[in-house]
Amino acid sequence: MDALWMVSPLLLVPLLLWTSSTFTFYFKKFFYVAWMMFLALLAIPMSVVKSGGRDIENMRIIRFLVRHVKYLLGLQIEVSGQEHLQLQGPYVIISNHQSSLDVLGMMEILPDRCTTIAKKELIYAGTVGLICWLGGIVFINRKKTSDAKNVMCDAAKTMLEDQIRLWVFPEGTRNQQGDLLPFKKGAFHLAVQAQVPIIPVVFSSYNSFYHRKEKQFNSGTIRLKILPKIETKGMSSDDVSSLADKSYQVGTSS
Ligand SMILES: CCCCCCCC/C=C\CCCCCCCC(=O)SCCNC(=O)CCNC(=O)[C@H](O)C(C)(C)COP(=O)(O)OP(=O)(O)OC[C@H]1O[C@@H](n2cnc3c(N)ncnc32)[C@H](O)[C@@H]1OP(=O)(O)O
Ligand SMILES: CCCCCCCCCCCCCC(=O)OC[C@@H](O)COP(=O)(O)O
Repeated sequence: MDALWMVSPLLLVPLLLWTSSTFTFYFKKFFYVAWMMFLALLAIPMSVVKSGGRDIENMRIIRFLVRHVKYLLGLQIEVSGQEHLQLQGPYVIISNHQSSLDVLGMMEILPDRCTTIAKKELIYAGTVGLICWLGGIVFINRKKTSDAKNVMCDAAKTMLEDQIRLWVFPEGTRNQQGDLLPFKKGAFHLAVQAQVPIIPVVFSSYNSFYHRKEKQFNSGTIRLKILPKIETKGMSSDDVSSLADKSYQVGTSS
């Protein structure tokens, strides 16, 4: 009996941990990474069986496998402007980039035959790196910008030859401040070189449910706003700066 009295307060420890929001924060973050690694592990053989290797069609598998993850984290995703994605042929999607959670919103609206541009370090992220490669993600070396530009010039050609859509984060890095960093030019050169429209997508700030400093990761809603296309037909490299400025205005005002 005495022993039981000793033990029972100890049983409260996991309960207290469970209810502590700091614990929830770390648990959700750990769970997210671990679950994505596991899903990637499932997606790798599925992709190899379906396409035999690196192929944009594998993005369908990734999209399908990722769509339930929001529920596991207590998140809802609301999309507006879905009709703006109903375009034939290739285009460039640009969006703000807050954190790795962006993948959830991305997979919610990812059109067919659409992949993304990412920093090359992502390829070393274990199973996630491998599935990114299998999904046709275009890797760039941000430290060697001349290489990055060459890769993106090639991507402009491939987009047209293979009827591919590309999602680019024009800020070029993550930014959780709820505003937009200055845009880099790559996404706009890409769209102009391929003469395809740009579709801006705005992710709402995660600050309503996620606070890195305060260690809070609550339930919440991610709002995705798909905006009308911006045409680039007839533009040349001289127009890239004004196109980037215009897109930045559109992004900050919505
Ligand atoms: C079931 C599976 C479960 C697992 C789940 C896994 C799911 C996976 C699926 C999906 C997840 C994916 C999630 C990915 C998330 C990752 C996101 C990232 O990694 S974001 C970082 C990388 N992306 C970028 O950085 C792009 C944006 N950056 C650019 O476009 C830059 O422009 C860049 C890198 C090409 C060059 O950067 P600069 O730092 O040199 O800056 P600048 O000012 O743009 O360029 C300098 C000069 O070069 C010209 N320039 C730039 N690009 C050019 C080009 N293509 N052609 C000609 N000139 C160009 C510019 O006009 C500028 O010249 P003038 O100042 O105007 O004279
Ligand atoms: C050991 C690695 C574990 C990897 C677990 C991955 C779980 C989720 C997969 C999402 C991939 C999204 C990657 C991402 O969002 O990368 C960040 C870069 O865009 C920009 O980063 P930086 O701040 O500019 O370096």
